[in-house]
Formats: sequence, C-alpha cells, structure tokens
Amino acid sequence: MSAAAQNQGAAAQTQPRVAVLGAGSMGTTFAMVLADAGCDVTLWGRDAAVLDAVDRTHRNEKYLPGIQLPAMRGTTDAAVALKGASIVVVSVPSQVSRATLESMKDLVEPDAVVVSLMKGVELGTDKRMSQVMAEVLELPDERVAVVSGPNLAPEIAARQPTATVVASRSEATAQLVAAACSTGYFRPYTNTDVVGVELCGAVKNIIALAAGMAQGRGFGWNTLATVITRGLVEITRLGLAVGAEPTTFAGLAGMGDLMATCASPLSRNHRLGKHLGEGLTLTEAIEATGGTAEGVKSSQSVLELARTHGVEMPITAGVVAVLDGSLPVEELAATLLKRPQKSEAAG
Ligand SMILES: NC(=O)C1=CN([C@@H]2O[C@H](COP(=O)(O)OP(=O)(O)OC[C@H]3O[C@@H](n4cnc5c(N)ncnc54)[C@H](O)[C@@H]3O)[C@@H](O)[C@H]2O)C=CC1
Ligand SMILES: O=C(CO)COP(=O)(O)O
Repeated sequence: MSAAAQNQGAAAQTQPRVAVLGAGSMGTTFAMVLADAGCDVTLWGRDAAVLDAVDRTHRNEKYLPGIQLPAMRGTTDAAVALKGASIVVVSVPSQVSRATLESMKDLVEPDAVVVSLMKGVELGTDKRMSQVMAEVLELPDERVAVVSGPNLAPEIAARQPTATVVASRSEATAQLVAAACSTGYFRPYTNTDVVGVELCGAVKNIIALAAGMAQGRGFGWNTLATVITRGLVEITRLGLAVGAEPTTFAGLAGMGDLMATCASPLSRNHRLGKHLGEGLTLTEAIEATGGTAEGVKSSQSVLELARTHGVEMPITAGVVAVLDGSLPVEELAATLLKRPQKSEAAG
C-alpha cells in the first residue's frame, strides 16, 4: 500500500509544516509518520552525510537501514528546519535536549506547538522533557505536547500497526498533533495527563533494563511477568505522587509501552540490561547495544525524584546499584526478593 493510500489523517488537508529535531531512529521514523500523514516535513540533525541522504534519496541508512522514506527535506541548518514550522518535534537524547533547544530558541516560530518524543528525565534537575522544553523556549501549556506509547522505531518504520498517546494539557493541542501524525498504521489517542504519560515513558526504560538483566541471567517468563507487573506498581506510585492521573498507567503509554520495551530485543534498554545480565561491564554493554538507552542515566534522576517525593522504587534502586557497580547483577533478584513481606493491596 502506498503512503498516500495509508494516510487517513486530517493533516492531509492542511499540510502543516513540521520540523523534526534529531535524525536518529525515532526522529527519522516519526518524520516518516508525519510525512505519510500529509505533513510538510523537514528533518534536522548534526550529521551532514545522514541529512544529505535524507534530503536527496529519502533514506537514512545509518539509523533505519533498508527503509524508503516518503518525500521530506533533510538539513543540518536549524534555521532552515524551523522557518515557518507550526509544529516542532524534539527527538534528541534527553540529556542533550536543554543544550540543543538553547542553541535554537530564537529560531522557533512564536506560535509553534513543541512536541517531545523523548523518554528521559534530566540529570541534575530531575525535570521531565516537557518541563525542559517549556523552560528553555518559554512555552505556555497549550504549546507543549508529548508523544509516548509502544512505539519501537524499527517496527513503525516497517509500517507495522501500532497506537500511541499524544498528551497535552490542552485537548485542542493534543488533537492538532494527533491529526498531524495519524496514518493507516499509526493511531494516536489524545490525553491531557502530560505528567503521567511522560513519566510512564521514562520509567519503563529502567524497568526494561531490569527485565533485560533477568533475561541475561537466564530467567524465564515468570520473572519477566514479575518485573513488568511490579515495575508498573513503581511507575504508578511515582506518577501518583507527582500528580498523574490513575487511568494513564493501564493505557498505551503505561502498560502498553512497558510490555513492548520489556519484551522486545528491539529495545535498546532491554538489550543493554541483557548484556549486563550476561556479564558484560557497563562500558562493554553500552558499546554492544549502540544507540540511546535512556534508562542508564534516567535511572539516577528518577530515583532522585522518587526520594524527593518519599516514594519507594526498589527495582529502580536495584538497577541504579547494578549500573554504579555497588550491586553485582547476580545479586539483584535476591536483593529484591528478600525485602520484608507485604500485602499486594498496599501497592
Ligand atoms: N528508538 C525508539 O524506538 C524510540 C525512541 N524514543 C525516544 O526518542 C529519543 C531519541 O532516541 P532515538 O532517536 O531512538 O536515538 P538514536 O540513538 O537513534 O539517535 C539519537 C540522535 O540524536 C543525535 N544526537 C546525539 N547527541 C546530540 C547532541 N548533543 N545534539 C544534537 N543531536 C544529538 C544523534 O546524532 C542521533 O541522530 C529518546 O529519548 C528515546 O527514548 C521514543 C520512542 C521510541
Ligand atoms: O521507547 C521505546 C519503545 O516504545 C524504545 O525503547 P528503547 O529506547 O529501549 O529502544
């Protein structure tokens, strides 16, 4: 089926101009979704060879090998990408989002809606990505949105069906972004719970590291199901403490993304955890995994955030301890299982 035939988005009628910042696997994939949905897309990144190929041949062999992209522009010039863009999508690694946005803040159109695809929490400030974007670009709530869900980039790039959540405090903004990225294979649902949707996306990466570690140790489905289920309890506990809506956790951004990321070897966080479980050092595991595994750094900021709010997150604390070398990975399961007995109803 052609991209045009797949397009079911209202965006096709309006052709919003969209800048996507970050030409890695997710930035390029979401640029593809937007273009398939009828948007006029410019992808920005730092690597001239990558962006030149995107511009001329509509391919990004470095991050999406074998995928033919729809027509879009590629550039390393942020001014070119941002000029006239009514929607700006940010998809760089979370820990460089502030510096990236600082360098472009004067180029963003004054009424543009800014959308985060990033699933991390900033080290040092413990801020979610929408908070970083709003702070740097001085955005009101109605110009901020986040997209999060079970969205492994290689599967979306193959145009396999999935759904996602577009969250904004403004329902109108969520609807605008959802219309811009709605295709025959990508179905966005709207939500106004930005805090919950964003935290689910960041914390599931840490739980996926733990799931990968379990797999690397040779444990099977019972262990995986336990990590996923108790991981969701941790996500819910932190989310509720910082003001998220209870219904978000069972949704696509919560349970949906947790399942995809914990179960799939396509997840970098899962793979990195597995390498650690198999006995690689952190440096070796990062090297062997490739790409951005947000949970490595965000585990520290999420644990900080949890401590600030008096929330217990034992899996996250265990992952942090394995990553900083204070807990051997072989001892993670025993450390978690020997904690004092408690009622499941206590959450
Ligand atoms: N890959 C996936 O399946 C999904 C990723 N995400 C999120 O998307 C965000 C981006 O991840 P990916 O695209 O997957 O990562 P990636 O590792 O594929 O690409 C990262 C991109 O950021 C660029 N970059 C690195 N440092 C930079 C800097 N200082 N300034 C500007 N650009 C810089 C790299 O050159 C590369 O183009 C992450 O927060 C991730 O959690 C969300 C959903 C799915
Ligand atoms: O967020 C993702 C899927 O929804 C991608 O997970 P990884 O960042 O672990 O690859």
